[in-house]
Amino acid sequence: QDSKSPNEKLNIACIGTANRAAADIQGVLGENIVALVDVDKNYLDRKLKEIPDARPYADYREMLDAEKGKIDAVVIGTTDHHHAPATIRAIRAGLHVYCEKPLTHTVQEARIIAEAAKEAGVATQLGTQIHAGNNYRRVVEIIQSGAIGDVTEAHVWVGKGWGGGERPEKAEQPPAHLNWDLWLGPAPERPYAAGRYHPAQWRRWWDFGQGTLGDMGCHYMDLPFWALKLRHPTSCVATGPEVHPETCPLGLTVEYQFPKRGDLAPCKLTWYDGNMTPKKVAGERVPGSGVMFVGTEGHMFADYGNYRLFPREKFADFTAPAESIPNSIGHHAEWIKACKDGSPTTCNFDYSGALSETVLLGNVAYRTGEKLEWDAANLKATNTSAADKYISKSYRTGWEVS
Ligand SMILES: NC(=O)C1=CN([C@@H]2O[C@H](COP(=O)(O)OP(=O)(O)OC[C@H]3O[C@@H](n4cnc5c(N)ncnc54)[C@H](OP(=O)(O)O)[C@@H]3O)[C@@H](O)[C@H]2O)C=CC1
Ligand SMILES: O=C1CO[C@H](CO)[C@@H](O)[C@@H]1O
Repeated sequence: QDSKSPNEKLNIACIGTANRAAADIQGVLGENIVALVDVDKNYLDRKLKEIPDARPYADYREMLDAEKGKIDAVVIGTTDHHHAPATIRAIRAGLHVYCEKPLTHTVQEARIIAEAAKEAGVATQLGTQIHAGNNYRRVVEIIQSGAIGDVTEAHVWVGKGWGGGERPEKAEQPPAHLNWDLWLGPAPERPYAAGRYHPAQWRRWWDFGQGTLGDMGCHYMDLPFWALKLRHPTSCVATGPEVHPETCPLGLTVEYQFPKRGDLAPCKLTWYDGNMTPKKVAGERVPGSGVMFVGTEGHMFADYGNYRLFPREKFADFTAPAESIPNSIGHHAEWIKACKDGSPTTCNFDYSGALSETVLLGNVAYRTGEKLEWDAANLKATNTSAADKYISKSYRTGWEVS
């Protein structure tokens, strides 16, 4: 990629135009939006009214062929099962990529994407925009200052429940404005059913989403990943209801063990969601979602916008360390700048690839039903081959990721 001067606008194609994808388009609207892609013609037409000069497409594969040499970057705000097929094709075309979380739908895809991005040297950013806020910065500074001593446990919980349900018995005709075959993309064929997949509900289905862990894990586990410099766990075990072959659990807990990292103590990270979300963590009553760091000298609660140190009496006169992590210029803005001048982004696919792998590994452990002794270098559970079929997946012809 040629670097651009800060005043020269990027030519961007946006894949997905509604809901979160619309927010992502808003985030890059200062650049030239030259192409828009959506499988739903109503959504596409609505966005074209706002950006009439953009060239419309239903299929991002066609768009990437047709726009070769005319675009610098893509923004991907589709459902999770399309993240990797769209991202890998964009990276291999030499394009910069902003992609919604989780980076991919499988553990193996996250590794492929991170390696391809590194090789191509393109600017990347995962859609974990909370990372750009100030609170996570302050929490990272406090944890890394040693205020609560050596952190040996982190608890992360999210009270949503993206799971449950059975496949609808009735096959319905998709509405004329929705290209159902393209919506399915890499996933196995299945009949359309109104309100069951599109929009939003796809999160409940293994074929398209990864339940609450896949949906929210990257936002919340981002904080311990950053503060504790986590990367790959050495083991992972999950507890939940009996595994359903098609839909995700309504509640889950996952225990990850992370090894020593330089001077940092080994750390256990526990995830809880849905009906397994705790009311109390480390002895403190907690809100519906958040993070608790447990250290040798105290513990610390945090969420997107707040933090609190415990025991309260001990930290009553606590003074936070001097701010050392610069404020972000904005999550999308970081990426735009990186596309133009090669500066770093905070959630590039090296960092967020490892984060996404870890998040998705929790569901691999749950579906496998065994504790996984994890060899991250080789993407393999060393103690069982039962995990293999959940680490990667097969694709409908024409949508492969490799
Ligand atoms: N960072 C954040 O805070 C948030 C992130 N997200 C993430 O954003 C992504 C989208 O979620 P959400 O907006 O709820 O999903 P929706 O299903 O509501 O919308 C996804 C958008 O992408 C379109 N789309 C789907 N498949 C394709 C395709 N193959 N090609 C082009 N366009 C496509 C959709 O059209 P159609 O409706 O026809 O499928 C729609 O415009 C997810 O990865 C989710 O995890 C979501 C919410 C907030
Ligand atoms: O932050 C978010 C808000 O909620 C959505 C639905 O659970 C998530 O997908 C999203 O990442």
